[in-house]
Formats: sequence, structure tokens, C-alpha cells
Amino acid sequence: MTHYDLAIIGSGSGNTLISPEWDERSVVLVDGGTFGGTCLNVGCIPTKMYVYPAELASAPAVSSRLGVDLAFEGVRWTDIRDRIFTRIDAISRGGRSYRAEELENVTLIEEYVRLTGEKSFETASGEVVTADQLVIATGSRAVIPDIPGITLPQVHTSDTVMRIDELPERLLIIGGGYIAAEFAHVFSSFGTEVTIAVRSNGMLRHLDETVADAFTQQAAQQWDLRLDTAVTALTASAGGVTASLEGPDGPVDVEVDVVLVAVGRMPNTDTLGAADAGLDLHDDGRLAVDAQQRVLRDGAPVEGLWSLGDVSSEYQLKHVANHEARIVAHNLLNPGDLRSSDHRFVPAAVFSHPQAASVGMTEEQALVHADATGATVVTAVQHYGSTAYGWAMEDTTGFAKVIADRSTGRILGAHVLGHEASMIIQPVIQAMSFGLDAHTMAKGQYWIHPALTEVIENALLNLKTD
Ligand SMILES: Cc1cc2nc3c(=O)[nH]c(=O)nc-3n(C[C@H](O)[C@H](O)[C@H](O)COP(=O)(O)OP(=O)(O)OC[C@H]3O[C@@H](n4cnc5c(N)ncnc54)[C@H](O)[C@@H]3O)c2cc1C
Ligand SMILES: NC(=O)c1ccc[n+]([C@@H]2O[C@H](COP(=O)([O-])OP(=O)(O)OC[C@H]3O[C@@H](n4cnc5c(N)ncnc54)[C@H](O)[C@@H]3O)[C@@H](O)[C@H]2O)c1
Repeated sequence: MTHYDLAIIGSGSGNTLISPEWDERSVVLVDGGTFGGTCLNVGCIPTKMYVYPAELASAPAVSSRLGVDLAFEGVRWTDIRDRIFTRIDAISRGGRSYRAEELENVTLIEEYVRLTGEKSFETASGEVVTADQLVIATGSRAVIPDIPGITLPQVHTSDTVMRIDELPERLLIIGGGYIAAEFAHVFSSFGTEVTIAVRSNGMLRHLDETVADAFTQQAAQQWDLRLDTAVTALTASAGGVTASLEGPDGPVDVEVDVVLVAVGRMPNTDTLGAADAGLDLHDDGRLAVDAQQRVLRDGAPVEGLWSLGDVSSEYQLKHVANHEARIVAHNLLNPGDLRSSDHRFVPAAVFSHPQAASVGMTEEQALVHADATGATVVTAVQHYGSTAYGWAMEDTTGFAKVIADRSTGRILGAHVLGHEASMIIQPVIQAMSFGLDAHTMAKGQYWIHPALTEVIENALLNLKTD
């Protein structure tokens, strides 16, 4: 048995906890997978490194209506893939060797582990580790639905689809969330015929209804979108895979080369043995933590046991995992001065075509809030096409919606669909975080003319606040 001052399970956001303050103390970092975790190796970073070339590849389709005739001649898939992963794999290797070889006080264990107690675990090869403080940062993994044929080699998750050897001619995506929307954009821009099977009646259902409906409409124009459709079986065929779908018009078979499963991600608490160790779990399998990121047992925080990121967070987002990691980093070193995570205004963006970005309440949530508090909610929708930059783009679909409390002007939420939505929304995130009301935000600063942020300025000005 080996004892450490600090043990961290998970080298994604968990890796950032090892600051110079730990130099004189013993630390063990454990990861059974690829060093650096999801975002770096199979998540945010490689996907966005694919999204950028996808933007370039789709330019000819939109440029001709502005009088610019471009031709799309195809993509060199393996060149794109190798550029991305040459860069990413080197970062992962560099991080690994820094932790494994360069820091004398840090031990790296490259095995999966299971908890044996609140602050102890056993590695797959039988080594038992105990620690004064333990951080669980084991992230999440793709849910694999129970469909006959799901283990066929042509069926991928986001973990593997980015490394395939050939651009597929035909791709079926199962699911209608973030990953489905982003990969549909990437593959279709590169020339793949994309079919999406969505169990419900729309894509990105977690977003404000106006945004989700508009996205779904645009998705149906770009991709073969099958709503209210279940995938009942996947069968190997001469050309690839036959997918049996059951939709509103009854059963139908679709021939594809590759299938991407994107039906959500589940927290890695089962494989860690968190329930057996007596730790509290939410119904969805997440570890229960308090505001200071302390793991709960029977509703009370366990001293010296912390968690962060996808394994315990309501938000499976890297910027949230990073925020929680900063809180845990402080709390590990300052037991007498604990800080709390701030989840009040968590933004998110879907890097698809179009982009969608959101912060705060949807209109539906704001109406529930209004019912509960007696507040009156006002909303304003501003189209990109109503601003000068929108004219420049000849944009007909982009818009921003802002939602505020009528009497105080407090901004309750903002939702943007269109070009660079993830950037356009940032001033609203800032205003909400620092308590700026809609009126002050709109009138108390210059807005660069004729930048696309005028969409937000005009939406704020159009809110009918008191
Ligand atoms: C395709 C995709 C795209 C994404 N894009 C974005 C985006 O654009 N923006 C955004 O904000 N978020 C995005 N996300 C989400 C983001 O990647 C995650 O929220 C974030 O990486 C979670 O970090 P984490 O530190 O909690 O977990 P991870 O980075 O997953 O780290 C957990 C680590 O723990 C290890 N581990 C698990 N169990 C054990 C065990 N029992 N023993 C030892 N080691 C173990 C794993 O091997 C892993 O390396 C994306 C996710 C995916 C899948
Ligand atoms: N840009 C980003 O920030 C980004 C990008 C990718 C992933 N992520 C994170 O990763 C998480 C996982 O992404 P995701 O797209 O897999 O999940 P998701 O939760 O976004 O979407 C899952 C989709 O699958 C559907 N679904 C669920 N179970 C199903 C089943 N059995 N059969 C068919 N459909 C089913 C849901 O209705 C939904 O449409 C996201 O929730 C997000 O937090 C973030």
C-alpha cells in the first residue's frame, strides 16, 4: 500500500490541480486512458479543429449569392486528420512525460482504478493507494444504446470517428444533440451524405424552443433529417451497414458506410465503484457534491474528498470543469477558507452550421420563473439581417433573443443562432455575470459600428423594460 498527500483520478481537468504549491508534497495522478482526458484527445479541441476546415469547405455554398464564385474540389481527409492529431498527440505525450518523468514529487499511474474506501483505491494490477486528500475527476463516456449490431466495426462514437482512415461517402448519426449537430456539419461540409436519426421531434431540444425549432428547420435543409425515428438494428452489408429505421412512415432501411452514435454521455462513477464506496449519486449516476465541490456521503461532505468536471457536474462542458478545478485547487490548499463554484450563468455553444449559443434561462424557463416569482418577463428577437453586418452577409436566418425582467431590466437569458454565435453572445455573459441590467448594458457603452454585435445591442434596446 502506498500513501500520498494528494491523489487525483483523471488526467483531464484533474491534471491542472498539480500546482507548484504541491512541490514539497507527494502527489499521485491516475489515468487508465489517454493522458489529458476527453477535451484534448477526443472532445472539444479536435472537433473544433475539424469545424474550422468545415467552415472553409462550406464557403462556396454560401458565397455565390454574394457574387463570389468558389468551387469546392474536395478535402484531403487524411491530411486534415493527421494535422489535427499530430498536434494533439504531441501535447498529450508532452503532458504525460512532464508528469511521469520531470516532477520528482509526482507519480503517474496509468491504470484504471476502483475505489476501496472514501480515500483509497486499487489499481487494475492490484496496487492499493491511500491519500490524505482525493480528487475524483474521472469524466464521462459515450452512452452505447442497446441496438442489435451496435458493436459492428463501422459503428463509432466521437472517441473513434475522428481517426478513421477514409472520409465516408454516407454517414448515419444516431442522436440529435451537440455531437450530432457538430459532426453532421463537419462531415457534410467535407462531402459526406449525412442522415440523422433523432428519437424526438427536433434537434438541440435542450435549447430555447425558438432556437431549437430554427436549428431543426435549417438542419432538415442540409441533412437527411429523420425525426421521431428509432434505429432498430444495424446489419453488416456488402457496402457497409444497413440501418433499419422505424419512423413516422413505418420501417425503412438506409445504407451507409459509417455510423456515429451520439446519444449522450454518462458519468464514470460505475466503473470507479463510487456507489460501493458509499458515495452519494444523483439519479443520472453523477457523484453528488456540495457547492465547495466536496463529495457527499449520506448527504454530508466527506473530509478531503473532492470531485469536479463531468463525473459530478450538471454541465458536461470543459469551461465548467475548468472552473470547478480552480475551486478545488484553492480548497485543497485552503481548508479554512473554502470557495464555492459559481454555476449561475453557464454558457454553452454548439459549433455546427449554424452555430448556436446560449446563457441563462430559455424563454420557457423564464416563464416558469415569472409564475413562481410574480415577475414579468420581456423578450426581444433581433435578426442578423436587420443590422449592417447582416446586410453585408446577406443573412436571412441568424438571430439573437434576449430575455429580461421587465421591472428591473435584469437579463435572464440570451440565445443566439447564426454566424459566430459563440462570440456574439459573450458580452451578454459578461453583463449577466457582473450584474449589468439590459438598459445600462445597451446604452452605457459604445458598440462598434457596423460589427455583428449590433445584433445584441439592438435586441437589448428593443426590450420593453420599465
Ligand atoms: C466530441 C466532444 C466534443 C466536445 N466539445 C466541447 C466543446 O466544444 N466545449 C466544451 O465546453 N465541452 C466540450 N465537450 C465536453 C468536454 O470535453 C468535457 O466536459 C470535459 O472534457 C470533461 O473534463 P473532465 O476533466 O471532467 O473529464 P475527462 O477529460 O474526460 O477526464 C477524465 C479522465 O479520467 C480517466 N478515468 C476515468 N475513469 C477512470 C478510472 N476508473 N481510473 C483511472 N482513470 C479513469 C479517463 O481516462 C479520462 O482521461 C465535448 C465532449 C465531446 C465528447
Ligand atoms: N460544443 C460543446 O460544448 C459540446 C460539443 C459536444 C459535446 N458536448 C458535451 O457532450 C455531451 C454529450 O453530447 P451528445 O451529443 O452525445 O449528447 P446530448 O445530450 O447533447 O444529445 C443526446 C441526443 O441523443 C438523444 N438520445 C438519447 N438517448 C437516445 C437513444 N437511446 N436513442 C436515440 N437517441 C437518443 C437525445 O434525445 C439527444 O438528442 C453534451 O451534452 C455536451 O455537454 C459539448
